[in-house]
Amino acid sequence: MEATLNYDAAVIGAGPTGLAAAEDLKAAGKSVVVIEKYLWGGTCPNYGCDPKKLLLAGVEARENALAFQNDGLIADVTLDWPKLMARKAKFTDTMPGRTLGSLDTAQIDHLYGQAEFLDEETLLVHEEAGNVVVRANDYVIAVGQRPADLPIEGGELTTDSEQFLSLPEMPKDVVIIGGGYIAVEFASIAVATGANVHLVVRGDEILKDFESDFADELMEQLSDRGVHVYFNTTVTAVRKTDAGLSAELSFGSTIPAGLVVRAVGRTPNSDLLALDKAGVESNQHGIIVDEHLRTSNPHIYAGGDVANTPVPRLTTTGYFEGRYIAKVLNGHEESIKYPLIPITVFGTPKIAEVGVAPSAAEMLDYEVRTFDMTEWFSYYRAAESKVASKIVFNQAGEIVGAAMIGNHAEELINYFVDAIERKDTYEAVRERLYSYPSLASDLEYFF
Ligand SMILES: Cc1cc2nc3c(=O)[nH]c(=O)nc-3n(C[C@H](O)[C@H](O)[C@H](O)COP(=O)(O)OP(=O)(O)OC[C@H]3O[C@@H](n4cnc5c(N)ncnc54)[C@H](O)[C@@H]3O)c2cc1C
Ligand SMILES: NC(=O)c1ccc[n+]([C@@H]2O[C@H](COP(=O)([O-])OP(=O)(O)OC[C@H]3O[C@@H](n4cnc5c(N)ncnc54)[C@H](O)[C@@H]3O)[C@@H](O)[C@H]2O)c1
Repeated sequence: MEATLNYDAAVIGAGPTGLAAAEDLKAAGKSVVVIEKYLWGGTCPNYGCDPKKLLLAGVEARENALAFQNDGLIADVTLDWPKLMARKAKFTDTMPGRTLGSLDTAQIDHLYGQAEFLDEETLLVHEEAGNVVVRANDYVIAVGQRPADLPIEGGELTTDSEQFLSLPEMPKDVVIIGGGYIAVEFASIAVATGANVHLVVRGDEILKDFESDFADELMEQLSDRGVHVYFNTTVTAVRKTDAGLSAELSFGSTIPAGLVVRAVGRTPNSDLLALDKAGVESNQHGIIVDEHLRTSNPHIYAGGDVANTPVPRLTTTGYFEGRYIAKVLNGHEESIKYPLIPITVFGTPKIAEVGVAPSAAEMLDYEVRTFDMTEWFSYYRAAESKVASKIVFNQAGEIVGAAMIGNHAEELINYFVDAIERKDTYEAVRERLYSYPSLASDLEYFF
């Protein structure tokens, strides 16, 4: 019989959500154990946001150089994928160790192995050295999601997002299936390396949660960079060929490819926890939680990507939910109230949005001001080809929403997060001094 370890709280999953919960619970004086079965740090820093943006850094350096090719910069701007990958690995390879080090510094216990519930109060952890039984007063489930499978012939031959972010070589021909965040971001990266990229989109648009004008602009720019886009098309089969792979398209054509990437959404990891034994309900969207992120078992909470909440599944929201669960376990009684959630697609260029969407403004009787910022000093200086925004104002003249496209959209959007939170007006913005010239010093031009 295995020994039983007892804790105030056990956190399953060491991604942004689980780590945030564990740190705050420990800081509040609770005994805490974190259980992880794969890479300490979870998706975002190991095979998600951070490696993606590291690879994008090389792509951006190339784009910047290309933009100045007719304006005084003479350079060879070819990307060396293996070197770019090595630079990425230098950061990501140390991530699990650094995360574990932080847990040790915080004196948070940790177990390495897959966890599953034995009953409503007990967890079994399959550690390499043998099974461990954990009994905690409360549990936090933060096990995230994994890439969804593609149920087609040869679906198992496709590459998922984690594999793409560690590819040793970029093949000459790349097929990417999907029209969401990952498909667009990976198409932006792959085409910049010189690959022939085919983006196969099931519907008639990409990025359907984003402002359609800006999604169209991004699509056009990707096409200009050489991405072949197929709308209203599916890949019906992937097959092995002498030269690599081939992807059959629903309209009958076949594309030869060194790589077929599937970016067709993500599946919650809730199915691997024996949740039924703990009385925790879930569905295909994840674990069902109430407004306190409590599951159908009052001592078990769920947050981050695996929780079926009405917000985008991002590192920021996971982190916020992890911290919120820790507060609830420390006696906080209010329902979760999310702050503004900025969303960004890290393509070439980027699209970012926050607050009331311009497309929703008319219904609310709000005003939308549209700005073509391409010739503004900040963007002319950087030789950007297209920068634009739509800013939403309420009847009091306060900014309540913003959407933008451009190479620096992920930074500019944060000024709008602040402006909306502070209910900024033109007068208020002019009372502050920003370093000049900079993106922040442009703020007053939006009123
Ligand atoms: C390619 C890609 C790019 C992304 N880019 C961005 C971005 O730019 N910005 C952004 O905000 N978000 C981005 N995301 C989303 C972001 O990575 C996730 O929202 C975030 O990691 C969710 O955190 P989490 O802690 O809920 O889950 P995860 O980070 O997935 O962590 C869950 C952990 O639980 C572990 N686990 C699972 N099952 C068990 C078990 N039974 N026992 C023990 N451990 C278990 C897993 O191994 C994992 O380490 C991206 C995602 C992907 C895939
Ligand atoms: N920049 C960011 O913040 C960022 C980046 C990457 C991922 N993420 C997170 O990861 C999640 C997953 O990203 P994603 O791009 O895989 O998902 P997504 O939900 O953004 O897009 C999935 C796409 O695949 C299509 N699709 C679904 N099933 C299909 C099928 N069988 N055949 C063809 N197409 C199909 C959908 O129509 C959609 O276009 C995002 O929703 C987001 O939460 C965030």
